[in-house]
Amino acid sequence: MSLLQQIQNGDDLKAFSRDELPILANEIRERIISVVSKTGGHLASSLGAVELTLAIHYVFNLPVDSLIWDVGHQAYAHKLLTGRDKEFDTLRSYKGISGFTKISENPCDAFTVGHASTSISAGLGIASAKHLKQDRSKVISVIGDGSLTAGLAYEGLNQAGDSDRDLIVILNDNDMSISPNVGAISSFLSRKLSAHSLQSMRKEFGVFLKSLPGIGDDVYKLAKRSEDSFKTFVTPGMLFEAFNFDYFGPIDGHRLNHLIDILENIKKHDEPVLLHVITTKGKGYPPAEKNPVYYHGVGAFDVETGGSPPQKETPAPNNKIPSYTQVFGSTMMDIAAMDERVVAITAAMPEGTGLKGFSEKFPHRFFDVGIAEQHAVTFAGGMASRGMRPVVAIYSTFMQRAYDQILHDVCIDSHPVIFALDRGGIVGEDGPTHHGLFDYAFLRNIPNMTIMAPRDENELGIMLRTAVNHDGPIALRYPRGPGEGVDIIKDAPILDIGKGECIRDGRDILILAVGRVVQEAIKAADVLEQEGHSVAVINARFIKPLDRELILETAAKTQNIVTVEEHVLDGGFGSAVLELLADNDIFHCRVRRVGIQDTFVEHGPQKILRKEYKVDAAAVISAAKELLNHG
Ligand SMILES: Cc1ncc(C[n+]2csc(CCOP(=O)(O)OP(=O)(O)O)c2C)c(N)n1
Ligand SMILES: CC(=O)[C@@H](O)[C@H](O)COP(=O)(O)O
Ligand SMILES: [Mg+2]
Repeated sequence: MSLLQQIQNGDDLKAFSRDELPILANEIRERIISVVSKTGGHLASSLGAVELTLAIHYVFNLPVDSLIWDVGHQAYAHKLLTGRDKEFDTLRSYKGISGFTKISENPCDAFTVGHASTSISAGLGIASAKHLKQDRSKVISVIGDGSLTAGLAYEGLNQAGDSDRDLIVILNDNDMSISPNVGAISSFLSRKLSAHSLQSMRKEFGVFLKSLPGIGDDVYKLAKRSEDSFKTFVTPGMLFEAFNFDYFGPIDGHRLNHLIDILENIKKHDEPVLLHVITTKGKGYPPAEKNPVYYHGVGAFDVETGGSPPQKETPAPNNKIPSYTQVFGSTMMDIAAMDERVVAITAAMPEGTGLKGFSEKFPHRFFDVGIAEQHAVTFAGGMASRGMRPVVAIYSTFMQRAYDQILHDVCIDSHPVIFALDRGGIVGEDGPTHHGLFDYAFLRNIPNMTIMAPRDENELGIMLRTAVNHDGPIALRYPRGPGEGVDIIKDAPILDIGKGECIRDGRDILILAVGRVVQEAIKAADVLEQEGHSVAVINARFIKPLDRELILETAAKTQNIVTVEEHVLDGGFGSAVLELLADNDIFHCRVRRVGIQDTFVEHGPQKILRKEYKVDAAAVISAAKELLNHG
């Protein structure tokens, strides 16, 4: 039996000698590589955090001590050490274990995470609650250097530093976000002097001071006493000391004994402490060390060859159908070549949003602001206020945290910002923290906002060109994954704002759909027509403003309406249609809304989830038949 198989909980781990820990680290790495090569997942981040995870679990007593991982994508070793080795093969699969930490999954998962930069605030909240309950157990928040580019992290540091609460923050600094990290903080962190260079500087400086005639010895003694503040000055410690944290580091985050010793020491503190560790993203698997960007979030791969990383924007040979993201990225480059006003903004996700190509072709019109979605939106508002056409490419789920910036800094003055909401709808294995199922609702209620969703990748290109030519805030939301396999017509005319498309006419029932689910509506209509029904299908194209004329005109000809969206029902597209019908006294129609009920969607393959949560063709047919059979 391997060492890993002997571990059910922290006590089992503590029974091992320190000499056994490197062996265990290798077993953990092998297990992670083997499983992720089959399931896909966040390989590089988890490989980089193996020794740090082992040291934390070795020194602290989980779940009594609380460990919060930032994002949680680097927590595979944590899962393996907390009794989930047997289930680990189900990582991110339907009904399997989550790809992030999740309170409901395991008592050692102190907080449910997935969105970046929450660990310090959550850790401080837990530490403050423990303090009020006279609970002296420890709280450890582990945050990456990328996640430290978000303002939320500083809001947490700011309060923590003024609170005297017993909080340990560990900065896992691998100089990488998903892409190489960006921003002044990142370069400040990279400014660290190595322990060796500090040592030799210290020695030379000491010799020089002692050589000063008459005063040498006194000055040397004074310098010795102030050495710590000197060290803080030349290392990133200055930043964290300013937040009133006791700073330790930077230390090698792969040296287990050193990590354990320093954590044992830090454990004795009862005020805010920050330990800065330096790690290598992808550590222990050469293809991931060499290409941590590709192996940040990877699909299944061949462990031996490592797999040649296909670029996300260009269709890989075996992916004949370009993804929505790839079409977005290539259309952006076409538009930018014709329109100098167009700039692209990403929040630390150039590859995921398809903007890598744009960044290489138009480096001066590309802005990676780091994990800082609120800032990205207000930054775009500023640019738009001076005549630019900023395209802010942020996943739907991550845009949720920039709601006020959209309202306050863009829509009040109707600045022409284009919101490219990728990963709209069910995203799949990333699960409830990542599905983009709320964007119609949180955008629809904002005056001056326009919202579109394309039926396929060709319409995405048309909508993007429409958006750039629109003089106001406009959002287009599109799904994760391959397009529908339609031809891309690059010179197709742009759309009239608020105008939908009548795909087919019919009298028995009207199916009103928006976004990718228009394909599900068409499939459902085909089945219903084979059963003798006359079915109208409308591609609404716009969630706001609705095509009032087309919808009311078509509703007048039928008594049954089904609306379809890959979005929560409350406040979504179907709600907007109900409001339109009611506001126009259209009461002769019976309406069924197909969409996500009032629940969070779990993780798993998109196809399975679309079926389970009833946003596929079968659900449309069932809703239609309920109305048609009602007589
Ligand atoms: C609010 C938010 N924006 C973007 C992301 C996507 N994302 C996940 S991990 C990551 C990079 C995190 O970098 P770092 O914290 O340094 O962790 P590492 O992967 O380097 O271990 C990003 C941008 C996210 N999860 N949450
Ligand atoms: C952990 C995280 O938030 C990102 O890595 C996210 O998983 C990327 O999602 P995609 O794989 O859809 O780009
Ligand atoms: Mg990092």
